[in-house]
Amino acid sequence: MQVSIVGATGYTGIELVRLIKNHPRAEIALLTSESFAGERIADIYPHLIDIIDSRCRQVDADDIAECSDIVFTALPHGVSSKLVPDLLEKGLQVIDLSGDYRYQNPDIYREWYQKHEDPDLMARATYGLAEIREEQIKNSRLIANPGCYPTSSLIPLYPFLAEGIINSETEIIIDAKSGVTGAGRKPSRKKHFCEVQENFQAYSVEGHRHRSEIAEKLKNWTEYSAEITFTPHLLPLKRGILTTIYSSCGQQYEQKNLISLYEDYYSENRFIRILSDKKPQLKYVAGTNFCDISVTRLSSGRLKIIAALDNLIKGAAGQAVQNMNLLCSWPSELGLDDIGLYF
Ligand SMILES: NC(=O)C1=CN([C@@H]2O[C@H](COP(=O)(O)OP(=O)(O)OC[C@H]3O[C@@H](n4cnc5c(N)ncnc54)[C@H](OP(=O)(O)O)[C@@H]3O)[C@@H](O)[C@H]2O)C=CC1
Ligand SMILES: CC(=O)N[C@@H](CCC(=O)OP(=O)(O)O)C(=O)O
Repeated sequence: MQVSIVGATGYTGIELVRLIKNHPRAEIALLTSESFAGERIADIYPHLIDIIDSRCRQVDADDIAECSDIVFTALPHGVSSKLVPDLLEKGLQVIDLSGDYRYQNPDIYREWYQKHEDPDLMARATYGLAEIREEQIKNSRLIANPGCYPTSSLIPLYPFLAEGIINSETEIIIDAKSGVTGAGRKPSRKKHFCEVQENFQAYSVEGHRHRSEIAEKLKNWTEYSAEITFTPHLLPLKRGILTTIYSSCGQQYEQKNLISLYEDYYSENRFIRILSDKKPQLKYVAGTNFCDISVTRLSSGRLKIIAALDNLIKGAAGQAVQNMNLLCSWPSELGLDDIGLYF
């Protein structure tokens, strides 16, 4: 399978380059960059010297179509949606990592991003949360890869809402912490070493676009209708998202029922690990496509759910490759089975 990566020089793009290079059934066809067109990817990322010889190209839908079967668009929001319709028209399958095709409702996209150029196409895209939308993904031509914070929230929440363990009228509080690669490679003051190192801060406290993504999916899939409070934080680390979710369940559900429900729900899913005697840590998932989950039920019925994932892998490039595997009817773990680096 010939695979092109548009936006290969970004943080998620370069993770895609690594994953596709190591994938047993996919090959890199073409890489693009806006600022480094004409340059070797190994000059921009010298860890690729003597491994990948390709030069980056300007984005051109005809060039991409000529040599590719599948395209990953790892571009900023608003840039993807200018290119994706052309790629689809040329018969390609597209997995888009931006927020441009994640919503069903164009009004929500407009509120948090901008007016959408093609709301019909957005409505036809498949939300690529692989564990929950597997059948839809297999038959899709355009996959909207989920946001990193929504991935770390929806995977643990969905089974409890779908099974009525968390009632559709019960408040959910999501407290999420991300490493700095979550904000991409483009420099900004927020990402300066001196601003981040030995610091820890909440941001977008008044509202963050990922709350709307989480809320839309929970409402559409489970009819959840209560309040979701979401606060993201910036960790002084490069990778990883640790999300703590607070809610409550009925008195009839004991700790062991909750663990069993998760284990049953995700028994066929290689990348979801339910931890029963440990709590998720970023170290356990760094460099992997795993999402680790624990649940703790307090005697009051309050729930504390903890999820950890690598934002660049399960939160972006790894989930995108998992989606490619589903599209191609390959085993979902193909090319994603590496053990992470613990130190
Ligand atoms: N970082 C993360 O953890 C996650 C990111 N995402 C989403 O994935 C997408 C990519 O993110 P990330 O890799 O972090 O972003 P980066 O800022 O690191 O990279 C963006 C890429 O897009 C290219 N690009 C930027 N503007 C244009 C343009 N106008 N035309 C063509 N190419 C352009 C850049 O090229 P160059 O710099 O070479 O000019 C670069 O290759 C975003 O939509 C992001 O929100 C989703 C989940 C997690
Ligand atoms: C740490 C940090 O800044 N994270 C980013 C979210 C990650 C991201 O890239 O957003 P999408 O998944 O929607 O593409 C942010 O809060 O804007």
